[in-house]
Amino acid sequence: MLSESGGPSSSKLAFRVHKSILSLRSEIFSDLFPLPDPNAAAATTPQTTSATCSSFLCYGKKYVGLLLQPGRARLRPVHKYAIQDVLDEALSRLKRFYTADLSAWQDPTARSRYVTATDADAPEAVVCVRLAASFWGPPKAKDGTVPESDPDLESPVSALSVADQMGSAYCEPLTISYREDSQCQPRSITGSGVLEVARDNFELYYGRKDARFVDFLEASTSNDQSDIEGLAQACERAKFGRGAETILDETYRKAGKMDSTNFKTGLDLESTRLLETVRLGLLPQAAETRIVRPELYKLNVYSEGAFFKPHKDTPRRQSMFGSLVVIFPTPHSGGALVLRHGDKEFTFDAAAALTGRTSSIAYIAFFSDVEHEVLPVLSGHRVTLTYNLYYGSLRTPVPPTHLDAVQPPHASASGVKAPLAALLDDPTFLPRGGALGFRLCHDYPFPEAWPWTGDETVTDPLKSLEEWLKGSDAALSDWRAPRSGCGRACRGDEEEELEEDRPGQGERDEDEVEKLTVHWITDGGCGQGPCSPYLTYGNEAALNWLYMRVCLLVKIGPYGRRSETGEDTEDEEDESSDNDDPEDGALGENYEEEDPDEESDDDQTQAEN
Ligand SMILES: O=C(O)CCC(=O)C(=O)O
Ligand SMILES: [Fe+2]
Repeated sequence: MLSESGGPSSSKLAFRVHKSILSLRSEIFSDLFPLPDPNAAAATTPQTTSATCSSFLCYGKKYVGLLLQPGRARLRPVHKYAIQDVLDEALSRLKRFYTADLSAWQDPTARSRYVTATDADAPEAVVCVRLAASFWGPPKAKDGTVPESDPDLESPVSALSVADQMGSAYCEPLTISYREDSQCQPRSITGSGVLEVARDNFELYYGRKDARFVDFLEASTSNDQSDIEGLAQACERAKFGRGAETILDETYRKAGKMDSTNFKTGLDLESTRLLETVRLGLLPQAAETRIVRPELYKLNVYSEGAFFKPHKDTPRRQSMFGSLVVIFPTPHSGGALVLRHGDKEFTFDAAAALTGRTSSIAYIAFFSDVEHEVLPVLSGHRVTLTYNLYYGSLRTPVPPTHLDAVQPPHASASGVKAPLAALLDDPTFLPRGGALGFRLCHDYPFPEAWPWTGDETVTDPLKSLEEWLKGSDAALSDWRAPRSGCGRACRGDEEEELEEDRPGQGERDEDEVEKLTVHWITDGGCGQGPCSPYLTYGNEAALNWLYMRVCLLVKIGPYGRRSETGEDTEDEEDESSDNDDPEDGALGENYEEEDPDEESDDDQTQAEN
């Protein structure tokens, strides 16, 4: 049943359609209705308007009229249900009617007679191109298989390149910016970028023998520019590519350059989140499926009078799509970067943008086919790092063949789960249920101030520990998860205090507290205290954190109903079952240890008061 709006109520019924038609039009529906059911007369679809329903029903080119002026509302369901031929048709029409030729676009008479779009319609057209183009997959071989592709050779086919073909009127703005007031999220994709970063990012070592050190942050406020002058002198004169040649022509490019093999920078693009900003800013459509791989290319020093006339950056591989330039806050003026693409021009004056800022770098990222030029530096030294930006892909990493990953065999989930499953499958093991105790394999850092104060505004470190468990401890926690509510971690040495100090618990009568016998699976048990009450190891003394032993207690049900908690078991007859709050029943807060010398015996392993 397809409804005009508002869901499948009969009053909104527009018309009925057989599900075989939906299946024929969209693989998504054919997957939904895999088996023919001769009795079925109608199928329910999500809310869909009658205008877009026609694209499900039409064949051949009958639907063309629908897409003469495709709008996002019309394309969205077609995109959603992956009706490939309609998408293809929409794309080819978009290309035809929204010309790729800017001069033709600017001449209304040269536009298609079908299209009355104005410049203001351009964003909508780009959205439509994206919707229509995003089902383009990799090229298929004749037998329908998708050939293995080299990520570096992968064509960056995306709506972005289609938008490029459509003319600069539809292109993304030339630059991205970063606004700190948006909590590290890019809010705008135009303008200049200045970013406050941690001190390490300003550090640089250069020289393969007798390395020297420069701190650009220090240089930004000091009158002594000798370190920067030293760096400038250590640079070679920058060449540039003309045709197949690399030439030195200081009438075209005058600057110092240092190859990335000759220096080490402290700038960390990941931690500054610059890379993420570039990814979201330059590749908005591909942001969720593409990663950006930066390759540090070179360092440049533009001293007074240095410049670089208009050029495009040399593509290094097909997957190279952009360049990122980071400008350090060394005192200088002039040296603005001017970008030109189509009829657009954008100037980024990093020196001006950095004025009055502390601990900041300036940056600009742009598509490398965009023409750009560095205007002459008027005073001081403009120091930059340049990165080539490549499309990466989100493939599952394949471990390099020449490296072995060393992993403890029991760290795998199956190594933990299989023996436990076998144990619980044994009818003679805790036949009426009980509690299993595990001393975790690893030790974990906990705040020195313990017992936990119960401050509800702060996460209980025992709870947050689950996120940080290592190796087989994580596998164990994963095994425990379906039994959630029937087990919890406790710190090794203070189980008594835990019981008293847990927040919101209040005073409890001793008799109300469930006591369980713990059957220890892994050695140690609780009650052995912190494993490191001293600070004599590790690379530095940390005063506020101690490694602690941690135990995990998991309540299991009787044989045949192992995943049940004790409350639901035969023990209900016991007084302990009065306590039906799972938190109150949480293990590890109050328990007795099983005597290791005693055989596990039904009666001894029961919950008991
Ligand atoms: O320094 C800049 O802003 C741009 C440098 C540049 O265009 C280049 O090195 O190719
Ligand atoms: Fe360049």
